[in-house]
Amino acid sequence: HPGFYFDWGGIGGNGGLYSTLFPEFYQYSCPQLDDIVMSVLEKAIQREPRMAASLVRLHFHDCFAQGCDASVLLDDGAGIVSEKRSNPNRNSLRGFEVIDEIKARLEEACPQTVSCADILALAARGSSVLSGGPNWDLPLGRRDSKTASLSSSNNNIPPPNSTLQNLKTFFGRQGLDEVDLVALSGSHTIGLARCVSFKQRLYNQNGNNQPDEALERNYYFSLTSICPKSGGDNNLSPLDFASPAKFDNTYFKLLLSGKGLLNSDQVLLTGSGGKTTDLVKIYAADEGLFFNQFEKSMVKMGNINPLTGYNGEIRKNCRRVN
Ligand code: HEM
Ligand SMILES: [Ca+2]
Repeated sequence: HPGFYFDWGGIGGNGGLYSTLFPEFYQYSCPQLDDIVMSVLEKAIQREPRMAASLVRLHFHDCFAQGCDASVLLDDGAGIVSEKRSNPNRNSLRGFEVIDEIKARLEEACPQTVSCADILALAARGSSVLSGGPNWDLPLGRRDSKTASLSSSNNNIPPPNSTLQNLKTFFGRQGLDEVDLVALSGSHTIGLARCVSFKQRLYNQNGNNQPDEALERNYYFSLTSICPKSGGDNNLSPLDFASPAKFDNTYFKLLLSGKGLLNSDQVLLTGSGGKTTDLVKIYAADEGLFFNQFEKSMVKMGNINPLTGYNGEIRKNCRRVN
């Protein structure tokens, strides 16, 4: 009966017949994996709490460009134009040194075994846990790409001034729906953004030299002092100013009072379409429901187009192909 095979396909915890990722992938080949990842993360996040946010974002920017294949980690080199130069990544994406450190420790303990793509997924999960967020069973077994795609990074990662319709289109292209969109945007419960990422909302939201009317007034004034009309592009502001280092549901509560930092945050509540508005309210009211969906949506995002089997390679150094 074919149903039998479909059931087997679920061994990865998600995803049916063609899902070959599964949580125990390194159980015998690298039993120290979790301990090594967590010990490097603990130090890095203790040193700088923001690093947790940066590592969650790194996994996202990898998965949305050419799939979860560590393409984002490749530096410029023979035949490689690094994704680090793309508009969403340039002067913004960070955490590469922490990934390097995890990889170096793993190469000592279990040489040429653990992929950089899996390290990104593990670092994202560990960063959630160490910031007070949820933990989940993480399917593993991704392999690393031999290529990068600057154009995929430029074209598939949504910009911060996106409308709700744009956001749904970007996520839909990756097989993610509006439930995933709202839950994953909840990552903005931690971390910071540059002034240039939200300046348009403060000074010229609709080409009329006026601020976004969805912005609460006092919040708007405090943002203008961090982010002047001209200059200051690299000044930083928390995405969730109430608890920027704690993974919680405050992000959604702030959206309800007009205190979302990015346009792409606020439109989850205000954009027309209904469903995302309801989800923001639900997650603001119930952190448990948010955490539950976040776990599922992170697994789903982590399953975007992985390389498995004989495809790709296990890089020795995450910054270059072997
Ligand atoms: C829904 C569409 C999204 C848009 C438009 C967006 C946009 C942005 C922007 C513009 C920044 C600030 C970058 C800077 O100014 O340097 C940012 C930061 C961040 N994003 Fe997103 N993002 C989105 C979804 C996501 C998703 C799905 C995740 C993770 C699953 C994520 C995780 C983060 C984190 C953790 C930060 C803070 C990073 C840090 O402090 O280093 N974002 N995002
Ligand atoms: Ca990628």
